[in-house]
Amino acid sequence: MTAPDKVEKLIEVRGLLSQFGERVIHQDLDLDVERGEVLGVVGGSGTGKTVLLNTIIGLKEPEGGSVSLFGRDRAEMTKEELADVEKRTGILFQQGALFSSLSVIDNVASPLVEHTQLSRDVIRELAEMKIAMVGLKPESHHLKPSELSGGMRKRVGLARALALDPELLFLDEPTAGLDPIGAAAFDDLIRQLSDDLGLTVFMITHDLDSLYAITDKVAVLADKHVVEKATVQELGRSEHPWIREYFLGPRGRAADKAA
Ligand SMILES: Nc1ncnc2c1ncn2[C@@H]1O[C@H](COP(=O)(O)OP(=O)(O)OP(=O)(O)O)[C@@H](O)[C@H]1O
Repeated sequence: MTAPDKVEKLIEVRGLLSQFGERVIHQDLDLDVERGEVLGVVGGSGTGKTVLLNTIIGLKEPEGGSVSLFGRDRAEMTKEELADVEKRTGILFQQGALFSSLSVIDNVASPLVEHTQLSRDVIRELAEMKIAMVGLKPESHHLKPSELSGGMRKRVGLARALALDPELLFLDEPTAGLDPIGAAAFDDLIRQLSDDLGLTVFMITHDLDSLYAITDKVAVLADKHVVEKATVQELGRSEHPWIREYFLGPRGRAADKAA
């Protein structure tokens, strides 16, 4: 009998302490995300989901504990290693964070211009491929963000996040602001991309339908740390009061039924 392959952890957070002044947001927070996993991150408003994302991607320094990415402790990485992590990571911020003065294609091309030495023609071709991958037509290439619908803007943000073929994708409330049909289509797209490309996904969401539709596991933030990480079905049997209210309340039951 062969031993099972060792699970590769792309994200390892240990004993995280996050503070703003005296205010403690995270204390003793541990979280592992395995390669290929689609993880949903939920928690009440202000529990520190975005602060956790920002700490993992290096926008915020932790006050204590450690964050490892691709098996290396962020605090001990060299400049080159940090640049390597940046290249292997895609991020879709809540508002899409597109450059308003750039066209769709130039927005998607921007990480390739910044991080590679490829020729303009190759960059253009790669950007066109990513735009097609997220389901946008070539007619969109020359539009400016202000000329796009909310759903299209999210897709352009996703195409840009995928520009460098990342292994790890961070999504901050990707379906917020989309109508239910647009949100369901975006969920399908994320699940399909993660299946096809073997992406590991860290997704903050308030959207119960997304949790049921696309996540492998869900991490719940409460009481300043991750109180449980499990499948949505397992969380439905949790004793934790916030989790019970969230998953077993009317909206949770409706999402469960629809899944
Ligand atoms: N730069 C900052 N300075 C001071 N406090 C901050 C800062 N950023 C976040 N906070 C505080 O940290 C707490 C957690 O914020 P965060 O945005 O991570 O919550 P969240 O769980 O993502 O909430 P929501 O679901 O409402 O988006 C909040 O109380 C917020 O006010």
